[in-house]
Amino acid sequence: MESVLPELRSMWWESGMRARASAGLLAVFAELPRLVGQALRISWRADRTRTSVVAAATISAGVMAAFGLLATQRILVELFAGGPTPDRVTAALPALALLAAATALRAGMGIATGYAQNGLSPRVSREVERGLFEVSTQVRLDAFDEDAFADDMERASRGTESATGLVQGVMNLFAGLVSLLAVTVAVIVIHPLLLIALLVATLPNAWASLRAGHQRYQTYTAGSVRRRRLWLLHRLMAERASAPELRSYGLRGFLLDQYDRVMNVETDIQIALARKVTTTTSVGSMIGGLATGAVYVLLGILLLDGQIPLAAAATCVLAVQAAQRSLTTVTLQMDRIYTEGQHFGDYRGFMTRATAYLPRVVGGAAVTPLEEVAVRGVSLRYPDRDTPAVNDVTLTIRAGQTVAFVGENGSGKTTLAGMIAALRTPSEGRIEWNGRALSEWDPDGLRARIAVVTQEYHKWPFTAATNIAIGDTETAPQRDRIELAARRAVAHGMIRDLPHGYETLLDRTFADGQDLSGGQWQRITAARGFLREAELLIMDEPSSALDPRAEDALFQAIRDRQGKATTILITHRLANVRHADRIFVLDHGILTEAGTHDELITAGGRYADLFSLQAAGYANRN
Ligand SMILES: Nc1ncnc2c1ncn2[C@@H]1O[C@H](COP(=O)(O)OP(=O)(O)OP(=O)(O)O)[C@@H](O)[C@H]1O
Repeated sequence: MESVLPELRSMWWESGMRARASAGLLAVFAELPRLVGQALRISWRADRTRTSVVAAATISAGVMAAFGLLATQRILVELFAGGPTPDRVTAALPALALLAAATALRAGMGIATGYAQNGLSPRVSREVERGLFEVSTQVRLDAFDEDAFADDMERASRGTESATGLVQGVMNLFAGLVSLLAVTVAVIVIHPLLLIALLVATLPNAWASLRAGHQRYQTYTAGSVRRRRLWLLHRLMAERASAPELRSYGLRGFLLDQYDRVMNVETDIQIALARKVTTTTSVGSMIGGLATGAVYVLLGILLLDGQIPLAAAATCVLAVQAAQRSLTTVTLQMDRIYTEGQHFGDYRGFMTRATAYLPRVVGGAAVTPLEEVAVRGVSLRYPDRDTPAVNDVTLTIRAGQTVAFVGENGSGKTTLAGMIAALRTPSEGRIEWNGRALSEWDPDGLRARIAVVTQEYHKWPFTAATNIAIGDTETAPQRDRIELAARRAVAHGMIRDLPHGYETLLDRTFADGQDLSGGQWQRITAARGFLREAELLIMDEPSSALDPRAEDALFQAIRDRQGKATTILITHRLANVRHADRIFVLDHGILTEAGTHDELITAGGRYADLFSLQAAGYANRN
């Protein structure tokens, strides 16, 4: 097989890194104030007490650091003074006590900051994540038809994780800046000339580490295509979903070969980049080393010249070391804030854009029991599709009827049913419930009266009982109702045979979890639809995976509703729609035929063709 994986779309989780790699240092500085402001606002909203504790403790720790340096200088002055050693030590004792106190207090503040930050992170995370889920569970279904929306939401999820990183980054940056400031103040107090030494020692280092950070991000993004392909290959070779076909088609060699190609490709670029980064970091370290050397020379000159005392020079060496440490923190945190800030920007952007997709309803009339559903000149066009999926359809369904939508694949049956269930909004025309547009009724009231069993049902990772009970979350789950629904959907016996019966967890990813066959899952989803005894039940391909006996029993249960409740049935097994009160035939989104089975057979149209084709399949066994 001669094939190389095409490039995947760029991944949302890399956008922050990419932004940082292409941003110049000035851009990073320019964006910092806005990002810091955002971080402080989220932190304050999530937990005011802890935010205040972190701020107060960080400032106090900085003040203690300055005191510590001043005390150190005092100690050195006393120790370097003339006179017998015991006297000098005794003279240094008060300053020593002050240093011990400042160090202990600083450590205490560090502990307080640690505790407060640890408590703050989960709260920030919760605040941001909850906001996202509130929106993501509320947006209209058609939002998911937009390609950009799903991508946008994925990026926003990454953004929620970044919120804690952003807040932590800002707090660490703050701590770094405070201690840098403390060192500067202490140095100026000891001797103003020492400030020059401090600047010489720290500025080149700061530049070098910001540049090195930039290169690190560039290296990362240069490898991103390779990583994306590896990520895909990893999933294909290690996940459960692809495991059966991987074996049955013998894809092992093919995939391993793809892996080797991906691993080999781009190696040259990686090596070239690695060289570049090594050069920069080496130059950075050289500049840093030279600067530190220059400081010592400068201190020596000042000492010899009698400008500063020995104690001050020694303290300056300590101060330079402390300042360099703080500066490393500051530059690292600036990179981090910028990167996380881009992801958090995705989150904020999504939250703003998503408001356009929130349901527009305000209130709505209390829903009256179903008398009639009328579809009037309804069309729906999916984004980026030339032809409408449903094209100017008009039909009426009366309460108590069982109607069927039939037609070939892609003829618009599911789309039409989705609009009747108020899950999708027509692009043109309107759908009425008892003579009033769906949008004018209370949406919760409508939802309570309509049950939908979808073709692409979801396997919820809950127990069998819960998988049925979620068909009606308004009432407390009652075992007898669940069992009754399961019996109607021919699921009761099969659930009883599971290791823990109704309490069996239906997800293999959990300990003791079980998986079901396609047909067994379909029975469970049908039971979910029956549970609520909805006035309008929409069943989209409810029997495609059922064995003949289960299928027959399910359609018997659907027929039992006839005359009592309304059912819309979508199925390709035309034998099952013979009893429907009305059959609507769709072709390329257009309603082409409508009538009872007998009427449509007599008319000899598309339905009659499809029906006789299927019937012939059963009749001619050879
Ligand atoms: N979310 C979507 N985005 C874009 N196009 C879609 C989407 N869902 C369906 N379509 C397109 O709309 C048309 C109608 O699809 P629909 O699912 O309503 O058909 P159907 O009659 O239910 O088909 P089937 O018998 O295969 O279930 C098809 O051409 C399909 O490709």
